[in-house]
Amino acid sequence: MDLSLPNPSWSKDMRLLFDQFMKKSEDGSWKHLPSYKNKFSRRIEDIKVFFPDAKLIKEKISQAQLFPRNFEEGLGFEYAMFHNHAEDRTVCIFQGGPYLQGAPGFLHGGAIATMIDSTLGMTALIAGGIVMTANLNINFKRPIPLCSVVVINSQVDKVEGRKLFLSCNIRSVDEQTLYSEATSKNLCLFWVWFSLSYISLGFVFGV
Ligand SMILES: CCCCCCCCCCCCCC(=O)SCCNC(=O)CCNC(=O)[C@H](O)C(C)(C)COP(=O)(O)OP(=O)(O)OC[C@H]1O[C@@H](n2cnc3c(N)ncnc32)[C@H](O)[C@@H]1OP(=O)(O)O
Repeated sequence: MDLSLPNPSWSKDMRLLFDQFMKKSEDGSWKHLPSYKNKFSRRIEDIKVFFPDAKLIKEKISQAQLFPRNFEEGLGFEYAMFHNHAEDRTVCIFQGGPYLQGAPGFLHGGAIATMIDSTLGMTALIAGGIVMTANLNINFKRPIPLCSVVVINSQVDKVEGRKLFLSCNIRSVDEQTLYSEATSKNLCLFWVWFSLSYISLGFVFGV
């Protein structure tokens, strides 16, 4: 089941943003990225080829879930991602639920980092195939109020061989408040670029 579609826990802002991006997607310039609890395309499963330690997962495969997708509706990470191929950027609309609290009334820094890593990772994945985050630097500028809606804007800044350099920022819905900024270096695990297949993969791939 695609968990990146509106559900009763979404606030008005979340629904409005979703509808705005779905409208933008009508001409094909933007694409909604579906998101599943534990469904990965075959190519993503290939990642185990690079990391034999993954055998542990084999035994636990039935329990394996995408981390941000294993909270009950509305209590954890409510989010939807949209990708703009021409601009090589991904936007994530995100509403962090009450189980993500750090300081009282605000999102935990690790929850913010999770959504930054997921959005940058997805951007890198679509641009360069199966990737792993090698380095992630985050500046937390302002605390994000719990249960508020924010917009994560991420893009590929530079590609050097297997290395993808990305950046993103997190802003309020009215874009007036800059909450966080981040940069990351992601390593493509395949030597040969499959960007075309990964563009399609990115669209069929759950985040
Ligand atoms: C991905 C699919 C996920 C599916 C879910 C989708 C959901 C959405 C997406 C969610 C996505 C979530 C994504 C996640 O959460 S991924 C989970 C978090 N990340 C990891 O666990 C990665 C662990 N690290 C590794 O596996 C290896 O170190 C990797 C694979 C990253 C590189 O090891 P590899 O043996 O391949 O490469 P190399 O060591 O020869 O280095 C090659 C070059 O890179 C440079 N370099 C290396 N490290 C760093 C560094 N730290 N800072 C700066 N530079 C670094 C290095 O200097 C060299 O440069 P040069 O000397 O060539 O110039």
